[in-house]
Amino acid sequence: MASPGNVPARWIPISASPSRKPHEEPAKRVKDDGLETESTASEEDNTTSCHGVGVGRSFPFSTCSSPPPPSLSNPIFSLPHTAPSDESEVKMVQMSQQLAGETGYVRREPVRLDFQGEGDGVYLTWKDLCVTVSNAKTGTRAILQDLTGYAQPGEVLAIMGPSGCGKSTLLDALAGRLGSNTRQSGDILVNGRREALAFGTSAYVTQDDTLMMTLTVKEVVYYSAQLQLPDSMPLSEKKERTEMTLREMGLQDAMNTRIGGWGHKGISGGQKRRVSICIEILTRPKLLFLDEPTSGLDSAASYHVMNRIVGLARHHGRTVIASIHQPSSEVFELFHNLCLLSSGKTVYFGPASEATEFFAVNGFPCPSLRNPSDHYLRTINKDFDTDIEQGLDGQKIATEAVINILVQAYKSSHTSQQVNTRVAELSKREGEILEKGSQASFLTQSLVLTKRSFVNMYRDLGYYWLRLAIYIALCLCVGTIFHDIGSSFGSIQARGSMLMFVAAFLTFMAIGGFPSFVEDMKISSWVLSQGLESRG
Ligand SMILES: Nc1ncnc2c1ncn2[C@@H]1O[C@H](COP(=O)(O)OP(=O)(O)OP(=O)(O)O)[C@@H](O)[C@H]1O
Repeated sequence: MASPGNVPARWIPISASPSRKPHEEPAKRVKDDGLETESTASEEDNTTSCHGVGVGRSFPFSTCSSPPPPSLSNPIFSLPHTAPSDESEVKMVQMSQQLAGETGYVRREPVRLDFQGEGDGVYLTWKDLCVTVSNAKTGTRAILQDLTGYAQPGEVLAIMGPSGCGKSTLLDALAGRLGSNTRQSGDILVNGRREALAFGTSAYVTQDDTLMMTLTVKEVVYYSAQLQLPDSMPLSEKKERTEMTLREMGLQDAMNTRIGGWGHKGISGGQKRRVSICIEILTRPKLLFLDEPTSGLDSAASYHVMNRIVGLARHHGRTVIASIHQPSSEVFELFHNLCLLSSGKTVYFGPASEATEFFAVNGFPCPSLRNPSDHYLRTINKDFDTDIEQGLDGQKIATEAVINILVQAYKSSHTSQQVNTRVAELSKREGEILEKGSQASFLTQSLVLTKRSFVNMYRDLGYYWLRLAIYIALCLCVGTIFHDIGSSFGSIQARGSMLMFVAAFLTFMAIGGFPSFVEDMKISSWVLSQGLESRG
């Protein structure tokens, strides 16, 4: 089955990877996690009779007649109760019913948790969460629409979706960091209460890394440890925690490398990401928000970083919410729950291990050799619709319709009901009140920041040494020109000129400190945006 022109058929698993056809796959394969799953590839081979190339499963463009749909083997993902609005949607729903019986996807067992402390930790729930943004030109625009979900201790919730779907906005809303031009409605409860997240209870790793270029990796994290951890903790322990955290993030070899920036290459972008994560997990917060923690990392590093984060959640009962763009299948398997968004709407919220079945049952099975997360994103990304809206049978199909089907299917699914029930349960239970964590005293912070600032200036060639050289040169020039000018009336004028020149020169030179000032301002505003004013 060929795609029209050069356009890849995103929703057709078989045609999307024709090279798989000649290969015979065993009927069963054992996955890395030890669970035995049925191979969908072998099923594909059994369905090749229709038009010769397996279109029997190639929903939604297939026109071949398939056997009547068997009843759904799994009632969890029921199809939408609402009537589809147009013909193509009706066709999709019918075909999806066929697929429900044909795909034979076996649900993976959800990831088991080591963490057993029911009472501890942070239970975060949100119900009917909407966020709108007002703009003088475009008016009011909805960014998030009626989102309901939860995050609980010991688990990692992954927020996924196409770029611009609202992942960061959801994280910001949950962390209470939305911008002033946004409006939020709905309930966000922390342990059943409406409360702001205080210092030490939560941490937020932002998308951008704001680090001092002149410091080494170890210094950045160590200064941060001195600012964030309480005075009662001995310095040796702070140093130990710094090194341990750096090792956890695989940065032991880069400890003494400078962060670097323009003009001076230091650590890589992926390493900067890991340094940012280190800074935030130093205090061992109970609730951790991560905005694209693996961007810039290679697949092995992504796996190790996420594995450590999952370990933090699992073994220490932390609640972790991470937005993530393109996890590898190994990384994806680490997640407990998945929140899949498209244009601010929930396409799926539930166990990550069951998302494949949700897509399969609703007509969009994941090809056997494709990473599930890639499949989800390809299915619901409508940004490039003009390129791919031509279906295989010449039918125009918009991704918008696919998204609507999945959104409706999710709303009427058993999973959605379970999520609502769980949210209601968690909202009622009043857990522990989160207490503000202790941190370094004002005096310690002032001393540490002053020291850090001096180290920064001392190492910044342009800021300190270059200017020192220019000042020495100025002194020599001025001294030579105005040497022995005497005490006549003319010399008074010459002295006035000299003072004017020196004052103008110093003012001019002060402008040279602006780049460093801007860097400092960036770091300060980042610290403020973290809600950690007292960190300095
Ligand atoms: N404060 C704001 N003012 C105006 N528009 C905003 C604001 N916050 C978010 N948006 C818009 O909302 C949409 C979602 O943004 P958001 O950053 O949440 O997306 P995202 O899914 O995190 O994207 P990416 O994966 O590319 O980072 C974007 O179109 C963005 O322009």
